[in-house]
Amino acid sequence: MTSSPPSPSASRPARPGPASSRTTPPPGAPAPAPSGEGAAVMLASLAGFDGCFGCGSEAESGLRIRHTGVEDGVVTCEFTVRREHQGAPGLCHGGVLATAMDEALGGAAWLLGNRYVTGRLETDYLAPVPVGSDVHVRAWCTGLDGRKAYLEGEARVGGPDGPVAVRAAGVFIEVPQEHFVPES
Ligand SMILES: CCCCCCCCCC(=O)SCCNC(=O)CCNC(=O)[C@H](O)C(C)(C)COP(=O)(O)OP(=O)(O)OC[C@H]1O[C@@H](n2cnc3c(N)ncnc32)[C@H](O)[C@@H]1OP(=O)(O)O
Repeated sequence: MTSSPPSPSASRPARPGPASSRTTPPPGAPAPAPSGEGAAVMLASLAGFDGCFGCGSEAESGLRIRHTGVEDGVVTCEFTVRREHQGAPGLCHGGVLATAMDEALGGAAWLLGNRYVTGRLETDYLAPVPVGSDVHVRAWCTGLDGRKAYLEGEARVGGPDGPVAVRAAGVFIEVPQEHFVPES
C-alpha cells in the first residue's frame, strides 16, 4: 500500500501509510488547499440534524463523537469507548472504530465545500483499545479527482499524542443535497 504524502504542515502528521491503490489519489490529482468555506456548507446541510450515529446527540446508541476542531484542513474529533462498544471482552469493537474513522474522514471531506458519502473505507488496526479509553481521531484530504475525494486518518488512544490504534484511508464521492432523505 503506497500513496503520495500529504503536504507538510504543522498539524498534519506524516502519512500513516494504510492507503491501497484504490484509496490513493491518481498521479496529478491535486491536494486541496484548506479553506474555511466548507464548514459553512456542512453546517447549512446538516442544520438541525442530530441523528448521526457517529456524532448525533439524539442517537442514544451512537458514539457521541465530539468534533473538536479544524486546522489547516485537518479535522479532529474524539469519543469515549463505552461498555456497549465492546467486541472482544473489555476492548472496543473494530466496527465501532471504523465508524469513528468514517466520521472523521467524512468530516474532512465535507470541509472541502461539497457533500460527500463514503465509497470505500480501509482500516488498519494496530493496537487494542480498552473500554473507557478516550479515542482521538484526525483526518485530512490527500487528493481530489472529479467527484472523488481521497482521505486518510488515524486514531490515537488516551490523547492526541497517544499511541496510534487505527489508521484509515478512504474514497468519498460527492453527491447533491437531494441524495439525502428527509427525516420522517
Ligand atoms: C460533521 C459530519 C460530516 C458528515 C460526516 C459523514 C460521515 C458518514 C459518511 C457515511 O457513512 S455515508 C453512508 C455510507 N455510504 C453510502 O451510503 C454510499 C452508497 N453508495 C452510493 O450512494 C453510490 O454508489 C455513490 C453516490 C457513492 C456513487 O453513485 P453515483 O451513481 O452517484 O456515481 P458513479 O457510480 O457514477 O461514480 C462516480 C465516480 O465515483 C467512483 N465511485 C463510485 N462508487 C465508488 C466506490 N464505492 N469506491 C470508489 N469509487 C467509487 C466511480 O468510479 C466514479 O469515478 P469516475 O468519475 O472516475 O468514473
